[in-house]
Amino acid sequence: MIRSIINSRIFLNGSQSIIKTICASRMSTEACSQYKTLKLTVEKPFVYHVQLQRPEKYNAMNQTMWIEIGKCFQELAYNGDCRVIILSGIGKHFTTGIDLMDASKIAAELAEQDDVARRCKILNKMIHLYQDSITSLEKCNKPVIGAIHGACIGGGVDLICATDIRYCTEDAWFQVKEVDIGMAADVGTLQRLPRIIGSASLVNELALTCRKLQAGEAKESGLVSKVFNNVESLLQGAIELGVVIAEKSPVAVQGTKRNLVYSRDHTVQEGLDHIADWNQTMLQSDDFMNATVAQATKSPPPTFSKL
Ligand SMILES: CC/C=C\C=C\CC(=O)SCCNC(=O)CCNC(=O)[C@H](O)C(C)(C)COP(=O)(O)OP(=O)(O)OC[C@H]1O[C@@H](n2cnc3c(N)ncnc32)[C@H](O)[C@@H]1OP(=O)(O)O
Repeated sequence: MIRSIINSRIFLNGSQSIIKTICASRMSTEACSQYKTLKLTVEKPFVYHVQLQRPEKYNAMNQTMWIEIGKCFQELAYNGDCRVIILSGIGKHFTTGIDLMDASKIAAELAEQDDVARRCKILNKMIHLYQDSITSLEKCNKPVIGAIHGACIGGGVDLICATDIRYCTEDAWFQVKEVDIGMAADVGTLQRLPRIIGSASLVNELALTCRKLQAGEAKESGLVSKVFNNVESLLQGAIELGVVIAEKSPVAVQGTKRNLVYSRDHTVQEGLDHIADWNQTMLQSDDFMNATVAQATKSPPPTFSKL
């Protein structure tokens, strides 16, 4: 039994190193940093920081930003140097949501089409592109820590609802703003916010009235788990949290995120079946053995190889 586990590990190690070589050449950090609307930095070993970077427009999300968010989180998902990601905004506000000027360009594109089916096709493509951008945070198995200051409006709420942990400053405010611009939110808030905030009444109130939710109420309702005095202490707190997570087994951390997300959307039994399938593989990883031995012998936590 033990021999067969060791043999299968030798086989797996061989194929893993080939895959790692391919990924390392295709998914380098340099490749990740080529963004116009995002700034990507490494704060501490394994702790990456994605910043929305259109401060002159309060980080309004133009089409380039929607596309780059998707690309960035897809790349980080396969970057073994990255174990945890902080998401924040540069400048006065986290983000004021969709770029309203960009949105009006779509209207011009639609106006060129006489037929409803052709117009629908354009809108369908755009909505799915923007949905996929937000969902890329959730599909990325590395935990994402949202660090929010100032305004977080419309598309910003969609974005932070796809993060795993949310911290904010005491001046932060959140606004599900879509109804005020004449639309029903369509890229995640209506699906994810009710699963974050326990009170359906509060979610409905926020989505239907577009009123601002201030930091204190955001904490009280469970939208954020910690409130900081200012941006500096917010980012310091987010980085400290990132370091704690990054020191743990990436097999365990990524498996935990994956299964939390899966279980949110499935029955308890389906979630249990999923984790059983997952762990029948992952319990054979070196991380499990090394971490268990360290705990049992009260040794310092082991270092884990990249994943
Ligand atoms: C498929 C669809 C997917 C997603 C849909 C999402 C829906 C949404 O996101 S709804 C939310 C849309 N956003 C808004 O309604 C907020 C708009 N902004 C504001 O109301 C204000 O900027 C403010 C946040 C109240 C701040 O006001 P103020 O301090 O007076 O600053 P401004 O002068 O207004 O802004 C400075 C500068 O930034 C530009 N800007 C800010 N937000 C946006 C935006 N969302 N889109 C485009 N541009 C924005 C603003 O125009 C100014 O630029 P200048 O070049 O200096 O004029």
